[in-house]
Amino acid sequence: MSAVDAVALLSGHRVMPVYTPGGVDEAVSTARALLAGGVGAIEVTLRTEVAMDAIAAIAREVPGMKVGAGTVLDPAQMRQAQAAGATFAVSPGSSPELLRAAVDLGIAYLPGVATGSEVMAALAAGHRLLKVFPAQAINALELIQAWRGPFGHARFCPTGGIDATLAREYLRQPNVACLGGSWLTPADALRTGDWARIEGLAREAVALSGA
Ligand SMILES: O=C(O)C(=O)C[C@H](O)[C@H](O)COP(=O)(O)O
Repeated sequence: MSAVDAVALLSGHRVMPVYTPGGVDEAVSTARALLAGGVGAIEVTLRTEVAMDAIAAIAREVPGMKVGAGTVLDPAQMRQAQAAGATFAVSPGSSPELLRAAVDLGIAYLPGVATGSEVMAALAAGHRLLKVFPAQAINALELIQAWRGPFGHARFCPTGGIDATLAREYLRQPNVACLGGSWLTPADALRTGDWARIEGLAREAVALSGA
């Protein structure tokens, strides 16, 4: 069995909002606003109690939005997220169990990497779209440039501390397939239900990725 190709699944989705859901209705409205702004893939973190329900609601009610689960820390969460409707899973790091579970379950997987050894472990397990986390803290821009030589086949999705300004720089790298960030779903906009603002942020992000 081989790994599902996350590069193909997320092709064309270059900026991925990392969203921590506060409620199911909020999640659906957020996903709709992002999609209206042209963003077609979202990583929902499993940091809140409602996260699995939020994933299920987006999968059910927002056709056209690819929904993935973030903060996946063990295979049970990966299985649960897939059952809820997630078509991809993302982790801040990785483990041999997770690298294997993704292949067994047939779910696209972005393991988190911060070192060459972690890149090698992920590639050996068949995963080639790798979340570089926490990007800004580990100078991921230079790291990703340096990894072009030895890991030519790998594609990266830097996440952590990236905003719209930094995004432009990262997206210029030929081995950066996508990047993640929470700046598209600001807490105050979620609190006040300012979906127009989220749609606007999505639109700006899409424009960035074409730049
Ligand atoms: O929850 C997870 O699984 C994570 O890995 C953390 C997120 O990717 C970062 O929290 C992104 O957030 P910003 O740095 O605000 O863009």
